Amino acid sequence: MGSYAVKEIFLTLQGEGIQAGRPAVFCRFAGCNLWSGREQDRHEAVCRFCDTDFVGTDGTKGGRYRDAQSLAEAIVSEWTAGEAHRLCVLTGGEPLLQVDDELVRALHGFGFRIAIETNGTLPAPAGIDWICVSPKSNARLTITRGHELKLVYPQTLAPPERFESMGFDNFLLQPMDGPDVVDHTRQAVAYCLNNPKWRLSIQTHKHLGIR
Ligand SMILES: C[S@@+](CC[C@H](N)C(=O)[O-])C[C@H]1O[C@@H](n2cnc3c(N)ncnc32)[C@H](O)[C@@H]1O
Ligand SMILES: Nc1nc2[nH]cc(C(=O)O)c2c(=O)[nH]1
Ligand code: SF4
Ligand SMILES: [Mg+2]
Repeated sequence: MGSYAVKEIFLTLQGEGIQAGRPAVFCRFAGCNLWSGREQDRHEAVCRFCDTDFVGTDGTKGGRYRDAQSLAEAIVSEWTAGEAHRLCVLTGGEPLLQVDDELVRALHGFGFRIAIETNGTLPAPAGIDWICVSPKSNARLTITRGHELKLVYPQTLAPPERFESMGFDNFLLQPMDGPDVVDHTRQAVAYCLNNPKWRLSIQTHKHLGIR
């Protein structure tokens, strides 16, 4: 394929979901199909609560990577430990605008397990080892099975009941961050207590003060 537009690449602990606490190299792709990333467009976007700057290629180790091999080399160079337990998390923005078979092959070639954080509206290439889908408002899901469904809560147009018959191994509610995060957390806790199919996902990195 052509090139990859990457906002930033960094090593941290996975902060969210069932794999929270695992070290991983995050690769944040630039651009999203549900919001332009410009504040003046937020109120009319499909996804209006995004907590992330995914515009441009100006972050740590950001840039235009010319091919899958050069991007995979940049990702492996952030991993400071040995060859065991290598994990990368492909996120964004919306990573499935750019992730393809060549990148999956190149990352597996360096021994990485590949996890992805996606809004689930676009098809995924084969071979991704851990798929986390996080539905947004009334956007139609293309990916309806995977390893975890992590729903930001509450969303008026995306109630948990709509997803619980889908083929995911784990179902999580993640309180929507923003000015009302304390109230959203209370609501998510109450929902899980009454609906034990769902577990709470806290954005632990924000409390730890790490990326
Ligand atoms: C920035 S998104 C990028 C990946 C992909 N576009 C997606 O939406 O899943 C990474 C994760 O952060 C979550 N997220 C974004 N904004 C949030 C917020 N304000 N509160 C809680 N989680 C949020 C998303 O739902 C997703 O699970
Ligand atoms: N530590 C940490 N964990 C994360 N899990 C998902 C993230 C994301 O923005 O996709 C994220 C992130 O930005 N930082
Ligand atoms: S879909 Fe993901 S990256 Fe896009 S605006 Fe929503 S949370 Fe942000
Ligand atoms: Mg994040």
